Amino acid sequence: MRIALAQLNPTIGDIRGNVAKIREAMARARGRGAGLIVFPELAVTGYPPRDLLCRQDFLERVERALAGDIAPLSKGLPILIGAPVKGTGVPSGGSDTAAAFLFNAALLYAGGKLFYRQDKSLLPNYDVFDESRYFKPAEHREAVTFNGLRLGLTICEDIWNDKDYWNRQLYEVDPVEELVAGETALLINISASPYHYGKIGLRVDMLRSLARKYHRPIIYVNQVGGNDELIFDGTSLAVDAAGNVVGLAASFAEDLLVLEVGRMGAGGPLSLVAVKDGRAGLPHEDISYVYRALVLGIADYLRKTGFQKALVGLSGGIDSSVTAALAAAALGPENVLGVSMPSRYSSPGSRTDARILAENLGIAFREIPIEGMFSAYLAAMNAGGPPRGDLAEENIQARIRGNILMFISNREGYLTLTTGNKSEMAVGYCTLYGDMSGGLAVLADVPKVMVYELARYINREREIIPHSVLVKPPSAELKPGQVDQDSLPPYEVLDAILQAYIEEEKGAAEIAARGFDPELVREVIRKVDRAEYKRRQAAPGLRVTSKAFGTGRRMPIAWRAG
Ligand SMILES: Nc1ncnc2c1ncn2[C@@H]1O[C@H](COP(=O)(O)OP(=O)(O)OC[C@H]2O[C@@H]([n+]3cccc(C(=O)O)c3)[C@H](O)[C@@H]2O)[C@@H](O)[C@H]1O
Ligand SMILES: Nc1ncnc2c1ncn2[C@@H]1O[C@H](COP(=O)(O)OP(=O)(O)OP(=O)(O)O)[C@@H](O)[C@H]1O
Ligand SMILES: NC(=O)CC[C@H](N)C(=O)O
Repeated sequence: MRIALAQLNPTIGDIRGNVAKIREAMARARGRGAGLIVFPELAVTGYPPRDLLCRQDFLERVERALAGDIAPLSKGLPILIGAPVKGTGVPSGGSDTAAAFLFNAALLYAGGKLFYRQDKSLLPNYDVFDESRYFKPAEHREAVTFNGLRLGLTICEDIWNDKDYWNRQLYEVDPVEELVAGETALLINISASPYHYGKIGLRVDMLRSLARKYHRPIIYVNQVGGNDELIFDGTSLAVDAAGNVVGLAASFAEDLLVLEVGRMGAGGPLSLVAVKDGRAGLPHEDISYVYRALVLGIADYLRKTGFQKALVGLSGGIDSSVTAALAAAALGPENVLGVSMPSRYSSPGSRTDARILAENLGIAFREIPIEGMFSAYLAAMNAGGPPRGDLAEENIQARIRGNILMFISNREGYLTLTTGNKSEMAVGYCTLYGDMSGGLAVLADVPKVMVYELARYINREREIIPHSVLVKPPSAELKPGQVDQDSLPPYEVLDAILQAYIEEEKGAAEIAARGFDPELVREVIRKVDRAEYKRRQAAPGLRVTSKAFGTGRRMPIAWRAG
């Protein structure tokens, strides 16, 4: 039997659009001789649908699509697909909400009807996941015989609990172990597994180890696409019983991978071979993956929210240069506008660099000096007296720029991209209603050191970001001669401390024990904690590390360590 892995990019809530994509993938799979097509977790709704799952009308639309579209489509080709399904009976916990009845299900349709349903057993509820808010876990797991093949169906998190791989178990149940004990010949996992740097390698390694442990081939079908801050890489794959990757779908793009599943002789082990375009070899994750993730994240955020074009304030600095380059790659240079807004503190070099960058990228460029507005503010705020040169005055420049960008956005329909990187967002080195004004924070999860890596990657073939931008000391240019390092430690040090505190969730003592000045560590932590109020008001940021600010890190604002 041929199995098609349909790596789709659904739009959350767009059930009609998602069904159209499903139909289209099925036509292609039929053309390639498939006897079963597999779609990702919650492919009908897109993942994560969040509180749409609490809406009765939404759940009814899902039901209608399953009964009216998916089931009839399975007359032509059997379908395995993820969707939320209402349960029956009394909800646990005494809740009377519809959500308490929901299961996150893998539905196998054949011949026009539902042939088998396996609900998700392990509901991730950490970091960006909050599935227990919506779903009940499956009570039973059982392999199903389909076309003479014993299939063990799992949904994303169900395969992430192997005690031998992790040296621990997060959940009591291990669905894979149970299904294999139930004589599963082929494990299939439908997923919505978001990307972060290093995740692809981890996933492939874990799947290979599971296949080897159980001597079973595994088919893994992941969602692709950007949904708000989450970016799904796809990278669906098939692993044979010896743990070899025998088929690999694209990363960061839709794909259809077809596999031939057969027996080596009657009663022999199952073999799995990619048909035609299955890419061989393992993905080697480097900075290009972060680049592609961000490009997809920008493109999908705009497409799915109905924007075509974006604008970026170009300071001649590294962050706005990298943001503009990513936007040009995502949207096409013709859909990106760079706006330079020099003030009395902008160096001539920065103004030239902004212009050259725009030329190199082929994006539109405007220069709107802010001196007149800045002077007017200073005069009005100081009642005609001399400026004080304090922080309030410095920040006015960032706020004038934010206003200008939002004005152009309002009038001309551009989405404003903010440029703050993770290191700055962490310590609050950004101005509320100033450079934080905008709709999407492209680099919010990219530490400053990684921003430089991205810049070098963007320049890999020719100089797009002027060399001078890469070598000049980072500066907010809000007062004469200001450089970031006046207020912050060197970014290499800052980023290492931030990674330990945010991604690894280490405490001050443990971080200092890595060789950092204990007072500096405490100061950085204080800044991070104190800046929570800013991040709560920030634009959503694209996630590319294992712990981003946003839904996966929920900290109180009004608290103190005591
Ligand atoms: N807990 C809390 N909850 C809610 N609001 C709170 C708050 N604490 C202060 N605030 C409010 O926040 C205000 C302070 O925040 P804010 O107005 O942003 O100003 P602030 O953080 O004081 O200043 C901005 C900092 O970012 C630096 N900067 C600015 C622009 C660009 C860059 C760059 O290189 O990218 C760096 C700049 O040099 C300065 O150090 C307070 O005046 C108060 O209104
Ligand atoms: N002169 C300017 N013209 C246009 N936009 C500006 C200007 N100065 C600052 N901005 C906008 O405000 C953002 C914050 O910039 P700032 O220079 O203060 O800090 P930064 O974090 O070092 O950023 P960058 O590396 O892009 O300079 C910039 O990325 C840019 O979008
Ligand atoms: N949708 C899910 O269950 C995702 C959880 C899983 N551990 C992952 O990130 O791949």
